[in-house]
Amino acid sequence: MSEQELKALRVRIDNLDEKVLELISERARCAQEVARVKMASLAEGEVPVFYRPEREAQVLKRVMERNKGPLGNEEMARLFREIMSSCLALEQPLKVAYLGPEGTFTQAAAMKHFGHAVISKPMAAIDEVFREVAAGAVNFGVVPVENSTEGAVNHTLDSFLEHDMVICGEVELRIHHHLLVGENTKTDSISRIYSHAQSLAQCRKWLDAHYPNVERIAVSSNAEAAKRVKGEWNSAAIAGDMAAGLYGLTRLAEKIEDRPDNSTRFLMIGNQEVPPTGDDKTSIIVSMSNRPGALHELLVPFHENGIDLTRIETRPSRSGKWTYVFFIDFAGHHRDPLVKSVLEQISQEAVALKILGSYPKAVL
Ligand SMILES: C=C(O[C@@H]1C=C(C(=O)O)C=C[C@H]1O)C(=O)O
Repeated sequence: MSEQELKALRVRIDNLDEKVLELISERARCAQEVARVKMASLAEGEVPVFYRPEREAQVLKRVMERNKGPLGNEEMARLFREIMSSCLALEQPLKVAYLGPEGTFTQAAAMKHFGHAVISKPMAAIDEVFREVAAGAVNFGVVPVENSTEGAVNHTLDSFLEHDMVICGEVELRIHHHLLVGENTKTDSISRIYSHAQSLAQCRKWLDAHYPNVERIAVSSNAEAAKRVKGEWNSAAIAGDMAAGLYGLTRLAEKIEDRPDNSTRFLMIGNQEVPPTGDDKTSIIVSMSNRPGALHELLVPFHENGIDLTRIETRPSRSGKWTYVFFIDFAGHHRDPLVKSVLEQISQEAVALKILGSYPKAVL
């Protein structure tokens, strides 16, 4: 390519950037207008709701449907995710608590869902995220709920039994783990590997094959593991890209998770009910009396009404020995007539039924 061609293309890009800039600014001014309209139409004592997850899901879907490339749908939606995040911040910057410290996958999930224009607050434990939301100190919380290799995150499920929370969104994140070392690590003398118990489990086979005799030490998070390694010469950490970057560690081995499709699903928790989008999911907790056929009775209405169950998890109920609660996720919104009638049928058989929330299926 000649210098001249290159120059001409750069002039074209500069001109396009000017147009993109003007259009983004116009969009941002529109969002400011939306905020004005929302404020003006408030009833007395009513608090304005600026963040509308159902609307955001629709915007992203529309972008993906209309995208003609060459950028991929996910890439394009990611750009729009950030534009919306900044526009919303003009209306009201969201405060989001997540399972910290900084550099965790939960933080990455929070950014993927809300974009980067939020005020984010790392919390030391899952239960603290719930408490922070319950106390009204933040608008939303982000917690991990299940991993495709290791299954349920029990701390999260149990926290739902203790707090009244509304689930308002979900996000899935591909989880890649690396073996990380610091500047001073003697890589041939590694005698301990730190990570979160879930991550150690997700890399069990790789560790058995490559570091069979090295002590594996479970710590409170991957980011905490990375932080410890920074100051030690004989240890390594298993953590992701964010933690590696944050603590200045280098990758001794990359993508060491046993399953290449290793993914974690995260939930956004808050106090805001989300209206239907037409492509939603609902999460409920049900407790049944301890009698033969109880689980069958619980599942039949879903089957008979053709409702797609996406997940069922059992946990001890905490209100009696050997009694259980079921966490169930299924396709649909609790305001859909079909879902409504299924929930009515279940509540006739159940000891207790609690709707945790209906929310748009993850778009990104
Ligand atoms: C602009 C609005 O407010 C917020 C910002 C959005 C956007 O930038 O597209 C979408 C939904 C809301 O979270 C709106 O409600 O339409």
